[in-house]
Amino acid sequence: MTTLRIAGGKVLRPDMSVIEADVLVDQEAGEILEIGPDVDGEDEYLDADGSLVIPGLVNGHCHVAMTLLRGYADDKPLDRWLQEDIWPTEAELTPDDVYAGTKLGVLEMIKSGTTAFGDMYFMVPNIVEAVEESGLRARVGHAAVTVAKDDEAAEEDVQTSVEIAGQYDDSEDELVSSAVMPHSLTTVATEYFSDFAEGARGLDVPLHYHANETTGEVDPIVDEEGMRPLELADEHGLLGSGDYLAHCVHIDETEIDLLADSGAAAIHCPASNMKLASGMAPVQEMLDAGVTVGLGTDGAASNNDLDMFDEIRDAAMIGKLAADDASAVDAETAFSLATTGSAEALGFDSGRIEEGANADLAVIDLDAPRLTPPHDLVSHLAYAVSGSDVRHTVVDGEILMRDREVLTLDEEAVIANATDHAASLVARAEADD
Ligand SMILES: CSC[C@H]1O[C@@H](n2cnc3c(O)ncnc32)[C@H](O)[C@@H]1O
Ligand SMILES: [Zn+2]
Repeated sequence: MTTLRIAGGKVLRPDMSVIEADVLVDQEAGEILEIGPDVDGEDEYLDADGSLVIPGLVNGHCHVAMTLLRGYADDKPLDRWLQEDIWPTEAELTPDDVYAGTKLGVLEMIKSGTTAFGDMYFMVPNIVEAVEESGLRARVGHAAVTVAKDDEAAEEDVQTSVEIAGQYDDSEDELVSSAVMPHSLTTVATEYFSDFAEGARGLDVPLHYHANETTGEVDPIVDEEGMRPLELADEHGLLGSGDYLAHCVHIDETEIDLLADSGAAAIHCPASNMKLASGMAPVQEMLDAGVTVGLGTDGAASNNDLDMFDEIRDAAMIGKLAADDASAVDAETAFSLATTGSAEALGFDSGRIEEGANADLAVIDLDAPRLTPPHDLVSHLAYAVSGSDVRHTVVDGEILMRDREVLTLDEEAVIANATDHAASLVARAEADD
């Protein structure tokens, strides 16, 4: 057994208490072995003096390769943003673009303390190649869209989503797992719902889709089907334990109960919901009803970064506004959304510093003016820490970043390559205009 010792700092425990302790990791098992003062054993060492060891953050919903479209189209609502700017440009994406954009995204995540993420996109093999090089943990999938396609193309897209899920199916040792991913309840025709449900249940993998993001998406379902979108999803077998739904902004009490009863999780994406003016998700209500709620950035084109510390703060702020209650989505709750919440939603044994859990950790440098004085470190994690305060990042016991140097990726080369790919992608899209 080889071990990693993270020593000399403070450690955030699952009950949100902060203790002075070392963390010992079994690198072969990729698990936390021991937490305590002066633990024994050390093949590798990380200094945590003046720092706080926290569970790595889990980005529950992302389109990682969309980093190439960061800042390309802002200040529009979802529908116009997708139809006028994003989808025409995505039509020009090549596998190499997706690889370059994913590399940029995983670099940004490692640098801001994210250790695992859930991704939904296309050209999944190119995404997986970049993720595996980075050392991050991820659940990935191919999002199928069937509307505005002929039957053959629609069926092929549905099949691809199921096949990709089978190809990257869960395996004990793998950092990459998968899910079956209909894009949303409006961009996939109802006649295909059972194919997704049967595909996912047959493979024993989750379903992941966008749900109830805008009123423009909810109202047509209510008008045409005479029921709420999550009732429709439930009726077609798309709501089960282990499934996770992005957004859940416009959901009513019946739908909240459906989530709680089925065990399906919601992934809250506050920055994207604010930027696209989609609305405010009832996060505190969902939590009070017993729904598992995780946190995600959505793509970098609607956020516009992948820093989960921003997301935690946004979740706390908008959670209070949505509930009209300053005590709603408090600091501990907001931080839990990004750790235990997202980890549970994605089916990862991560998000907490506990013996036996995945050794997915981030170490925060507390020596910054914005983190002074240290009255309450959980308050700082929710309201004051920024991704740039992350000093070390560890996934599965492997050090991905030491003292802000990313060890698995060549930072300069990744940025240069993504810049080139973004420029030629946009040039191609604009030439077609
Ligand atoms: C077909 S791959 C995934 C697809 O989703 C698009 N997308 C990005 N952000 C959102 C969002 O907030 N709601 C719905 N769809 C979104 C992305 O551009 C890809 O085309
Ligand atoms: Zn999304």
